[in-house]
Amino acid sequence: MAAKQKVCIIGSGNWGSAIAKIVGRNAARLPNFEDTVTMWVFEEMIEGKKLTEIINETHENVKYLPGHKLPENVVAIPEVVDAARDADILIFVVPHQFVRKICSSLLGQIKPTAAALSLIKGFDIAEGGGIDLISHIITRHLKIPCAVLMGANIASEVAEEKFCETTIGCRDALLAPVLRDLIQTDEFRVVVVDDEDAVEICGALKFSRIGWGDFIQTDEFRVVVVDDEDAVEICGALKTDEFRVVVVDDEDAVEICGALKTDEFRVVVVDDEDAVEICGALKNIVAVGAGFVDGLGFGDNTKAAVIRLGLMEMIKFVDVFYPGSKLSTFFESCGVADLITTCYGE
Ligand SMILES: NC(=O)c1ccc[n+]([C@@H]2O[C@H](COP(=O)([O-])OP(=O)(O)OC[C@H]3O[C@@H](n4cnc5c(N)ncnc54)[C@H](O)[C@@H]3O)[C@@H](O)[C@H]2O)c1
Ligand SMILES: O=P(O)(O)OC[C@H](O)CO
Repeated sequence: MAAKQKVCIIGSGNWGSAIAKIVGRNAARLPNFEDTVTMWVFEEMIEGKKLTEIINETHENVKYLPGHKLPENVVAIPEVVDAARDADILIFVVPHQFVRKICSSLLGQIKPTAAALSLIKGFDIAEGGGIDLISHIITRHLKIPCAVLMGANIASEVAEEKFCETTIGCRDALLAPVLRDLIQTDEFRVVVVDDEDAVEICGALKFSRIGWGDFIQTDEFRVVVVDDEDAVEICGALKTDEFRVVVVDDEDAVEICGALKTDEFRVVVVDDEDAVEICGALKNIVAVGAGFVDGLGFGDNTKAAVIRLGLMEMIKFVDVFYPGSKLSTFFESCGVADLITTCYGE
């Protein structure tokens, strides 16, 4: 029998604690994982007591996820090397600014065969300029592969076991089901979608490989027409100074998300790691724009336009800087759903 896999969660904030609930339960339930899940906790004093001690005694992260019990097999550890040393799967879930320092501490101290899964949203600044994906930083520093998990996943709602979906980006076909199983419970369901099972939902989009050459811009309003021949005529009729017309053709309908029905949580695994991760970072920029729209009292139509344009720019960004991604990835939870959640969430 293959050795059981040990899991370590690096981070214990709001999202780290919510995911610890799930991962702890799964590790205890599934035969291919070690029962004990270590969780690195950045030590803090809470009313004179160490947070690690509080978590290990009460099984509650009273600071970052109060009101939720963590499974008893989740063990809080204050030293990151102690938590991660024997782990086969390292789940990174800290604010992005701490990743490099954590990786420096872990260098040479972890199993060379370990694999990482990053739940961290955001970019870092690359040495020499430009941006660095967090998963790339982890891979480069620790010399291990790093998959990503992103989605419309507000931690408190996941902890409350309300239905939601998430997307795992993983290129390794052997690792993908292991990660999926680790995340799946009765409440937090995993669905792996391949192309055959994909369901047409937004089949009206095709950007000749995300090309934007067909923009015909006017002033404040946009019409998207998605049927070739009629499109020209319809555009001609609708286009005014207040309207913006975008023509896209519809030959290759885009495959969008899986239609596999489950309970409260859905995980879709795709092999588009970079695009998944970039969505998690860029949606926050669009959300700032959506917030401006709210603050300026411009109304829901304008906000919807900002969100749509923002999504298009996210797609364009990935196409330019990380070419080869699939358009369908943007219609997974990591893309459009997280964008909506972040732009409309309170
Ligand atoms: N909260 C959510 O709903 C949510 C959902 C999806 C993804 N995320 C992403 O997960 C990541 C973690 O977010 P979060 O909401 O769990 O964070 P959080 O704000 O709840 O917690 C911050 C964490 O940082 C730790 N910390 C503080 N100082 C530190 C230091 N010097 N070094 C290392 N750690 C330190 C704290 O102990 C705490 O565990 C982020 O990238 C976030 O974008 C969050
Ligand atoms: O605010 P962020 O970037 O941590 O993301 C929060 C989640 O995306 C909500 O879905």
